[in-house]
Amino acid sequence: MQDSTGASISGHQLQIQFCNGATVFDDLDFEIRSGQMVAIVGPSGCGKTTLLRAIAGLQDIHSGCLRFDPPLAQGRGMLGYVFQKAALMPWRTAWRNVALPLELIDKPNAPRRREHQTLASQWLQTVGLQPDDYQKLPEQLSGGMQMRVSIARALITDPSVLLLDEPFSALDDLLRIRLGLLLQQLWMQRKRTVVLVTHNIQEAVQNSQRVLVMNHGNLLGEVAVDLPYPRTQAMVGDGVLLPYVDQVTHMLQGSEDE
Ligand SMILES: Nc1ncnc2c1ncn2[C@@H]1O[C@H](COP(=O)(O)OP(=O)(O)OP(=O)(O)O)[C@@H](O)[C@H]1O
Repeated sequence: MQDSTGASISGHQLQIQFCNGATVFDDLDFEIRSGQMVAIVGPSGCGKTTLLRAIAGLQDIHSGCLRFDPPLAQGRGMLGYVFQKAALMPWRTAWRNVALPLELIDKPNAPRRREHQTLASQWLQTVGLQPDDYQKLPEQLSGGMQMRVSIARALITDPSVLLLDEPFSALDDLLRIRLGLLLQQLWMQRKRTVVLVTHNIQEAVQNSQRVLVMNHGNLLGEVAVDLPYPRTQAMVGDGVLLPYVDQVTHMLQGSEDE
């Protein structure tokens, strides 16, 4: 494991326009510091995914600037992206799905392939799959297991920035909390920069140090969540998250009332 923490990410006067002329962001500024765990919340259509895609380089920026510090080396898997759907290759086993980013970076000869496979097994173990599951195809895995594989695939290159777009939205509440805890553990061990997009305010508060609140392409403000990690299931039951959830909710309600 590398000693460094994640890269910081900053956006200055970002404007994003689609081909049809629609503008999502006009003059957006934000800053995510190195090694932070940050959530972005907001109602459907406010621009969360577009911002995440822009950070990942999947969405063109019309004007303004987006910076990583230190800059991310191209083509080395420095940025991991977890999609809303697990998006696994259906013909590849769990194991080979996880190894895929390494194969793309580093066309494997036989010894390298063995290294990739070892690393993929280690990651599958880290995210909680049993060895019997490694050789299964995605269709033979539950939704939660598929998402675990997807997280392992995003982390196998040891990215300095991990972006997650509503990764748990298709899962039941219990699994959502469990996978949130897994994400927290991984973050505590590695201290990479993590950006979690969600429309679930409790999930945002439970997992992040800062919740950035968006509506209509604007950042309304942020709520700092100064609770210790790990944020366990018991904490959710104790209601300690509630004051933070209320702050975010009020911020969003205020923007709708204006
Ligand atoms: N390729 C595109 N062309 C035109 N408009 C787009 C395109 N992609 C997204 N939009 C519009 O940009 C706005 C923001 O979309 P985005 O998907 O970022 O929102 P979101 O907050 O992630 O929503 P959700 O929570 O439903 O996923 C929406 O109004 C959407 O219709």
